[in-house]
Amino acid sequence: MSIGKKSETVKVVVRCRPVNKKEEAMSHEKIVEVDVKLGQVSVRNPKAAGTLLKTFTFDAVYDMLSKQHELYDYSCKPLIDSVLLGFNGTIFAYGQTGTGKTYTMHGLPTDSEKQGVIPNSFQHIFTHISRSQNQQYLVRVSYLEIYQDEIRDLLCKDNCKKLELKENPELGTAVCVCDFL
Ligand SMILES: Nc1ncnc2c1ncn2[C@@H]1O[C@H](COP(=O)(O)OP(=O)(O)OP(=O)(O)O)[C@@H](O)[C@H]1O
Repeated sequence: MSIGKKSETVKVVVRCRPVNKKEEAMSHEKIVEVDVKLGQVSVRNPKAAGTLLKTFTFDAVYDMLSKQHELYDYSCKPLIDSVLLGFNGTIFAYGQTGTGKTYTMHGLPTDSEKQGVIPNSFQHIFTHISRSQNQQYLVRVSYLEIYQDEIRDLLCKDNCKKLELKENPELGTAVCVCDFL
């Protein structure tokens, strides 16, 4: 997850999800240890009696018991606060399949304890707007999926727009609406 902040341009945080039932049933072992205070993740080698292989340090780490609101309050809220002051910001989740990106970003939006970064950000932004006076805000949302080199607009019912990713030397990577079906 990369997060712009006043003091630092990029923050990298790591979240380790709990071992799931399928992994337990297959007797997979946990090979990472998370030190929340030091912001470190240590990787052990299960084939060599758990010998420590390497320790990595991040801006913050979240262990298997971490709550959605802890990650939001510490690692995302400052960025949204700066966006509300007019700065640009990006939060993105990166990781192997099944590691918890969707859970962290989306979560279970119908359960306030388990809602993820996206619903928590929306709540934060719209609460701020509803309390502000003499200030106008424009909020725009897009929700795109890139899968196997194809891009789709997830807010467009029945995939009604044909989108393409284009590289432009001046604009960088841009999403183009090519055609209406
Ligand atoms: N922090 C967590 N606490 C409890 N369960 C979690 C946590 N993170 C992930 N899970 C569970 O682990 C499973 C995989 O998570 P998720 O679907 O978020 O992975 P993903 O990285 O988005 O996968 P993919 O790249 O394949 O879409 C889900 O069942 C999810 O509920």
